[in-house]
Amino acid sequence: MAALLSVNLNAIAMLRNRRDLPWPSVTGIGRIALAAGASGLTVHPRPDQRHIRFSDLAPIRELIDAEFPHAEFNIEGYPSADFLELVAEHRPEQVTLVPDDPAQATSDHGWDFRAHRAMLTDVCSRLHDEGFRVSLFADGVPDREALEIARAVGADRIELYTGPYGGTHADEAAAERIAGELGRTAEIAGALGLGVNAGHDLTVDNLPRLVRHIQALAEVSIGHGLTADALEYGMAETVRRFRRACGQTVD
Ligand SMILES: CC(=O)[C@@H](O)[C@H](O)COP(=O)(O)O
Ligand SMILES: NCC(=O)COP(=O)(O)O
Repeated sequence: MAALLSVNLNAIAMLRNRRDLPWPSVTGIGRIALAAGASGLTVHPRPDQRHIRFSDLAPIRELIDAEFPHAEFNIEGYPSADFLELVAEHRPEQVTLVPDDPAQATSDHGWDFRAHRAMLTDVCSRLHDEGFRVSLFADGVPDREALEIARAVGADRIELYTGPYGGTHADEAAAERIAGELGRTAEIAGALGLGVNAGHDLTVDNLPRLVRHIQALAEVSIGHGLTADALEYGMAETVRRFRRACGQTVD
């Protein structure tokens, strides 16, 4: 099975923000990614707007609606009141809830579903009322009980946090072990009716193993490694390389 690829634009926005100038253009690069066959665009607007700015969201929504109506907009973040307002305004196809602290450099863990059950139930219900698919960034390798709670709070999907997997790039045995654990978790999640996404520190090299272990991987969202490759190969060619690594057939 092939996974869909959503291109995370945070790293492009971070490069743009080095100067008070509009390039590289977040929507311009997003357009190249979608034209090369990415299935969607992901943004993770952090409260300090150090990467994606809140003002980036409307043009990305417009780009998708006007030129790529089958693509998906995925907005990630901590469900603060401000975040939920942004989501309501820019109407993504998918909202991925992440337990980030504003001081974090990047996401380094997912939800403990047991500890945040009440809050997640409330937020998932609100997001469903507004018509959004909800994915919950999952901590570690969740066990069956944690996955049952994720389902019970109303998640449509979970996103497996692949930071520890990405960190094994020099260690084949560790990579195989973690991919196997994630694969078994994904199977349980699927049996409970949860879709499975994955993300963080994925690369063109580590994706094929993950795709092999997670039969029903719906989508991967990738920013850092993909942007690094785009400097070398260009965005369009990079998207094609990552799509192949996702198991997609690419002309
Ligand atoms: C939720 C997640 O996994 C992150 O990878 C995130 O979207 C990346 O965010 P930054 O690019 O801001 O580090
Ligand atoms: N959800 C993960 C994501 O969007 C991108 O993470 P990374 O590839 O920038 O580590």
